[in-house]
Amino acid sequence: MSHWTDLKKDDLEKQYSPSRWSHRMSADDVIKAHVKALKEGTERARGLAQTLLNVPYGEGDGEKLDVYIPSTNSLDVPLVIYLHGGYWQFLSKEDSGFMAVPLVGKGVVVVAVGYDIAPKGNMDLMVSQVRRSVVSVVQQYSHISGLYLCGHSAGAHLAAMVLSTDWSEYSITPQIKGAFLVSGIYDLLPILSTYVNEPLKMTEEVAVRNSPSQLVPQLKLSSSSCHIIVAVAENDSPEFRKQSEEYYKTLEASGLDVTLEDVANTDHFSIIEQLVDGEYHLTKLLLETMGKS
Ligand SMILES: N[C@@H](CC(=O)c1ccccc1NC=O)C(=O)O
Repeated sequence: MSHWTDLKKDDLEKQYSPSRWSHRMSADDVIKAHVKALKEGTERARGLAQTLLNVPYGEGDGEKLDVYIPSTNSLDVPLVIYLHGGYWQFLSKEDSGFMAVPLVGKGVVVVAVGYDIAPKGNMDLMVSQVRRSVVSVVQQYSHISGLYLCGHSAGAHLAAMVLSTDWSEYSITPQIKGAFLVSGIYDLLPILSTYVNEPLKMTEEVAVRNSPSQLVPQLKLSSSSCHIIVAVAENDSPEFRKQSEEYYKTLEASGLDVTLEDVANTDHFSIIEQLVDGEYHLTKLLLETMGKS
């Protein structure tokens, strides 16, 4: 496959249009079904778990998170923070509690983080918000047995930025035990000239300083003991698959504890939607990683 700089604008935009690569449905239908599945899953989770909704983690209106709490007497309670996807311009924490359905029953706390998507928010703000949300969760829940991160698509990018944080400017240094990066984007330069950047309005400088692929030395300093799972869908576009493969290889080459999971029979959307199901491969892997299988 040619390098992204050799692709014509139309081809590059197709590579970065996940809905056009699903084998299940048309582009419009797969997005509609995605939003519906996430909303329904989140409704189910809110019925099953005890919840704390709209907990502030900062001063801003958008700086709120939802907590899904298991009923358990165990002292071994891991917590997973979920960062939603949607190209930094769609979705919200209201669509992001679905993975609590199988996890709260196993004694795991799930936190769905809200952040200011574009055009209200810009890339620097979103990265700052998710970093501060993690600090706030650690401060609130100091008794948990382990902190884990999971992000999908743009949320996997934000999760990788959390792992790459220089925490010296923050009040504490979170110890993240594991991170699930699902169908993410780790190099923002290819999307600069595409429709994805229209609401984001990133300059090249902004894209470079917010690209996890450029921050691996910092990740190695901050997250050397984190087990990182880079997961990608079998039917993600070749460019998306390459983003995951290259980020995985760079992490591996710097000696990090990283696994590449190529998830069979999934596309960009089903790879995360299925986390509502306790029998799904990635759900089981998450539970195993957290010692809760
Ligand atoms: N234009 C994008 C849209 C997209 O990625 C998306 C749209 C709505 C909700 C979520 C989305 N993406 C990933 O979660 C696409 O082709 O799929």
